[in-house]
Amino acid sequence: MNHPFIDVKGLTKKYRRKTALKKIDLTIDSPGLIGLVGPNGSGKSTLLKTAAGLLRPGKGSVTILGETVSRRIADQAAYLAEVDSLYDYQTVRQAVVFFSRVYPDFSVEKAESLLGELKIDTGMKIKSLSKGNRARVKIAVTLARDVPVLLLDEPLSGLDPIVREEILKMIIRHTDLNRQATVISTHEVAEVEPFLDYIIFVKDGSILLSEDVETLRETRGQSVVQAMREVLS
Ligand SMILES: Nc1ncnc2c1ncn2[C@@H]1O[C@H](COP(=O)(O)OP(=O)(O)OP(=O)(O)O)[C@@H](O)[C@H]1O
Repeated sequence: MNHPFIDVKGLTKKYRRKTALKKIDLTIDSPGLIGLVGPNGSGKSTLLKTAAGLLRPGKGSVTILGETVSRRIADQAAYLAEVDSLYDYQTVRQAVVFFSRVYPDFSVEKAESLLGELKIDTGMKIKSLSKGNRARVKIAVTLARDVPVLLLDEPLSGLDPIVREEILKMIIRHTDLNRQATVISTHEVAEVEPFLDYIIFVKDGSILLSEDVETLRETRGQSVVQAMREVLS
């Protein structure tokens, strides 16, 4: 039996009194690039962190390829945090070795090739990297993992247009969109629209629309950006 890449059922997540996710249902059963879009505070990070096993669901369930998420799900899903996950005191090369020890599916060869493509000097200390290069290293070590699900929390946020374009191209070129489901949360919808297979709009902790992009264009006669303006307004 083929399990969905991601299956969320009745997921409610509260932080003290704030309900961040309200009874969310979502099934991602095809590979490809999935856009997760919504205003600030709509619950995107909470959804990704819960799918990555970093937050416990309050009520409901989240499975990845049929397995209930927990910290052990790390071998099925790679998570790129919005906040930095690199250690300042390491060199880029040491960070690569570190990740290869933490994740059995991590390919040092792929990481080195991606970093080479991005023209990163692997002898540099993480703390000496520019903001753009730090973001490049973050994406390279995430894409160097061979996992069915990638959860990328705002990988383009706060970066200049050149770095954003480069990172987006890396994601497209170096994820296997026929085999992996890659969720990317972003505010830069127009930028990612040409590459999206699936779109999820969230607002106030609820999913307002989740749809195959081709179906959305056919049934609504709208681009993703137009649909976003209508659905999220
Ligand atoms: N650790 C926390 N403690 C208390 N409330 C939190 C915490 N993390 C998130 N929240 C609240 O939960 C709601 C959803 O936050 P979340 O970060 O998931 O949204 P988001 O869509 O990722 O936002 P952004 O686009 O600004 O990153 C917000 O109201 C936020 O203030």
